[in-house]
Amino acid sequence: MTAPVLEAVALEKRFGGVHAVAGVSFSVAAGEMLALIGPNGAGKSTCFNLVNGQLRADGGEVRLMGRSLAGLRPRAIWRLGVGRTFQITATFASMTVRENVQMALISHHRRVWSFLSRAAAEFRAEAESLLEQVGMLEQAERPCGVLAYGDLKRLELAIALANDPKLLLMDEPTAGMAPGERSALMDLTRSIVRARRLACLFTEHDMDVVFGHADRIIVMNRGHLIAEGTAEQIRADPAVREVYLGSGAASGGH
Ligand SMILES: Nc1ncnc2c1ncn2[C@@H]1O[C@H](COP(=O)(O)OP(=O)(O)OP(=O)(O)O)[C@@H](O)[C@H]1O
Repeated sequence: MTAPVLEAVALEKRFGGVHAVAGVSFSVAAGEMLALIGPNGAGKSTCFNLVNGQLRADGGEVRLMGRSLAGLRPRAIWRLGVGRTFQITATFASMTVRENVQMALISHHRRVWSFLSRAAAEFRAEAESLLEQVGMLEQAERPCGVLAYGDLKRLELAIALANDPKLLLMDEPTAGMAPGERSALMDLTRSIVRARRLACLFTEHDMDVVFGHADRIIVMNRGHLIAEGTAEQIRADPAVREVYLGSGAASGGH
C-alpha cells in the first residue's frame, strides 16, 4: 500500500466556544480525489486552513509525505508542495494568460520577475506546456481580464501546477460555474491528478460534482467527521441523509 501524501491526525480547532474541528483524521493518497463535504458551518474551511497553515491547530497534526507541518508558515507549506486554488481566482487581469503562468514558475524557482529583464522570456516553454495540459494554450496571449470564468479556473489550475505540488487543495472549485463547465473542469482535474500522481482534497457544495468526481468522500457535521466512503456508501449512509434531510442534496440531484 502506498503511503498517503496527506495525513490529518486528530485535528482540533476551537474558536471561543465553537468547537469548529473536533478530532478529525483523514488521509489522501497519491492519485486520489478526496471530497470534504458537510452543511454550512460544518468545519470544512477550518480543516482546509489547518492543512495549508493559515490556522494553527489546537491539537493533532498534519503530515505531508510523512513530514509534520506543525509550526510552518503557509509559504513554507506551499514550498513543500501544497498547491491551492481559490473560490475567487487570483490572477493578474492586465497580464496575459502565459505571463501569469510564467510568474508562478518564476516564483516557484525563486527568481525575480522583471518586465525589463530577460526574466519575461524565462519559463516560456514550461508555461506553454502547463497551458496545454489545461487546454488553454490557444488563449496564451490573451489578457486574463477578458477570459470567461471557466477559462480562468483552468488557468488557475495551471498556476497551481506551476509549483509542482504533491497535494492540491481546491476550495469550491466549481462555484459560480455553469453545470456543463463544472463537469469539464473536474474531469480535467481528475485526469491531471491521476497522471501526475497528486493528492487532491476539495470541498464542494454541488453534490453532482462530488458524487461524479471524488474517489472517496468524507463528511463533516458540527466539527466531527460523521462518514467516510465511496459515493455509493455516502449516498446510503443514514447519518449523512439525516444531516442533509430536507435539502435533498445527498440524494444525488434527483
Ligand atoms: N475565524 C473564526 N472565528 C470564529 N469562529 C469561526 C471562525 N472561522 C470559523 N468559525 C466557526 O467555526 C465553525 C466552522 O466554520 P467553517 O467555516 O470551517 O465551516 P464550513 O464547513 O467551511 O462552512 P461553509 O460551508 O459555510 O463555508 C462555524 O461555526 C464558524 O462560525
